[in-house]
Amino acid sequence: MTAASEKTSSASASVDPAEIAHFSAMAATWWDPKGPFKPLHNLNPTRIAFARDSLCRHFNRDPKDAEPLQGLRILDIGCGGGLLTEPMTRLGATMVGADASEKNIKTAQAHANDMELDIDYRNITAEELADAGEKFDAILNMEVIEHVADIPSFLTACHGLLKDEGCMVMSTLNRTAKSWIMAIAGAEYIMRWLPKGTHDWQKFLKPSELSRALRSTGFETLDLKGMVYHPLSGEWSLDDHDFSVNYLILTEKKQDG
Ligand SMILES: C[S@@+](CC[C@H](N)C(=O)[O-])C[C@H]1O[C@@H](n2cnc3c(N)ncnc32)[C@H](O)[C@@H]1O
Ligand SMILES: [Mg+2]
Repeated sequence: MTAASEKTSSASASVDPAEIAHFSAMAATWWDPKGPFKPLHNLNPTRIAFARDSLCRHFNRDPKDAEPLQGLRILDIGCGGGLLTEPMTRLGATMVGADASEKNIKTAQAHANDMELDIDYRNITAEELADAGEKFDAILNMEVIEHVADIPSFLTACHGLLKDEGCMVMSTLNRTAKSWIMAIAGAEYIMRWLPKGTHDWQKFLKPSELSRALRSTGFETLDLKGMVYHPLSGEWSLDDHDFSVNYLILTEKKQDG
């Protein structure tokens, strides 16, 4: 089946059909740790730790509990194959995974079935979910914003999807000379971790630009951390000062939006 013949949720301003086709074409490979999503698999322990600890702090939970996110309804927007939706489910959260690509959702659903995890996966965009009146305690918005067509529309939908004082965890790529070398030249051309054209450097946002866009949508940034790659170990770690390539933001919905 070609990407064009696939049912894609593309009626929303945030959807860039070329981006969705790109991810749909790779949909079978989400769970291959050595495939095109290897960088996301490698990043997973670090970004899961940030999401878990941020959510536990925000909702006054003990991160050492086996299922500290019990009772929280969380949206994983742009969930892809569910690489984060599954671990958040294991931490006790009631997860909804939403993606504009139907193929991604099929892969995510099949994998969750194999893992015997109960996850509500939907082929839907942020705007469509917001229009349906859905509400969540928190949103995971990981590695998506650099792939959306209309950032204000996307963030406004996320704001509407949160309960008052709900929070959103985001990760994305900075727009620096180093991020061009690492994410475009390094990851796509030299290491060939990702297919060429996966990222458009010009669409990357600096943390200050993302914070400004969030503030003007009714969010307040609570935390900012870098994720730093260690080539010798192949591992990543959180960093308080180095945001030059990958970074994470914790942001809270202000009541008056
Ligand atoms: C790089 S992947 C990230 C997947 C997942 N969040 C992760 O980090 O493992 C970006 C995903 O966002 C989805 N996407 C892009 N624009 C979207 C939109 N407007 N609404 C919903 N999903 C979208 C794509 O289909 C793709 O699966
Ligand atoms: Mg990306």
